[in-house]
This record gives sequence, C-alpha cells and structure tokens, in this order.
Amino acid sequence: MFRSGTFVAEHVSPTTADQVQPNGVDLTLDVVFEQLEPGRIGRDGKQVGDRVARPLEELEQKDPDTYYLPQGAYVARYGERIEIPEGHVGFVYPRSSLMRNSCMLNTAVWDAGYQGRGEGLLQVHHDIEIERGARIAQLVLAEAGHEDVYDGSYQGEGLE
Ligand SMILES: O=c1ccn([C@H]2C[C@H](O)[C@@H](COP(=O)(O)OP(=O)(O)OP(=O)(O)O)O2)c(=O)[nH]1
Repeated sequence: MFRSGTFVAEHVSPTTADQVQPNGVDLTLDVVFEQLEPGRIGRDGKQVGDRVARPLEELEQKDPDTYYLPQGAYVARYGERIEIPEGHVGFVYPRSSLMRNSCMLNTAVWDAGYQGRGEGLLQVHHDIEIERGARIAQLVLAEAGHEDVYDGSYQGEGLE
C-alpha cells in the first residue's frame, strides 16, 4: 500500500505545505551536476565518474538563480533530506510539468534505512529553464518487507 503525502512528509525535511501532495511529497532541485569522466560498474564495485556542479553565477543569461539547461543528461541533487523508514520502499517520479516540457527524471529504488539528499538523472530533451529550489519530482513511499536496511556508500550523501 502506498502511504499518504502527510505520512511521506514526516520523512522529508524541510517541507512546505505546497510540497505535500495527496500521495507523496514534491522534491525540489538543489544542484545540477554535469558528468566529466566515465564511471565504472564492475562485478565487485562501482565508481561514479568525476563531475562538476553547473555554476549558476557564470551563466550570462538573466536570472542568476535559474538553470538554463540545453539538451543533454544531467544529475540533479534534491534539496530535501530524505529518510526511508523501515518497512517501506521509496520511488521518485518526475513532476508531470517537467515531463510535459519534454524532460524526464529517471530514478532507481530508494531502500529502507537510506538517509540523504539523493540524486536523479535529469534528461533534457528540449531546452528548459529550472529555477533553483523549484519542485521537479515527487517521492512516494510504499510498505515493503525487508531483512536488512540500507548501509551502502551513498548513506548520508548531501548531508555533510
Ligand atoms: O533515484 C534514486 C534512487 C536511489 N537513491 C538513493 C537511495 C538508495 O537507497 C541509494 C542506493 O541506491 P542503490 O542501492 O540502487 O545503489 P547501488 O548503486 O546499488 O549502491 P550501493 O552499493 O550503495 O547499494 O541511493 C537515489 O539517490 N536516487
């Protein structure tokens, strides 16, 4: 069973009233990264390739608090601290207005016990402007069984 937005909001901080949806909580865009070097997925491990935060202040255009993203693939870091409570699994979907603007957020599974700010793959199929702090995604929580809780290398990411 998927939980209500009010329940999800207890595990996402900070949240404002306009982020709480009937079935989930909207997540905002904090930082956009561009990958510079190849990563590696091995049989025994993985490595995320070097990347750089897209600098807002160096963009010559208009609003300094807005990302002007040309077509391409980016990694978006969300602005909220997220914790996936025990007995649950999380899924993130794009905000439909993002999708309706020919952009997509691709996401993976959010494990019980994970805490952090989390990231998603932002695919820009048509140039778009996204204000930093704007809502781009929605987290939902479903009840789920599990033996262990998340204890991987991304635990606590973005909370430093
Ligand atoms: O779209 C997503 C999906 C998940 N996560 C977070 C929550 C999840 O619990 C954690 C690790 O995800 P996963 O287990 O898929 O990563 P992995 O590549 O298998 O790494 P690890 O070896 O640390 O498990 O990353 C995100 O930030 N974005």
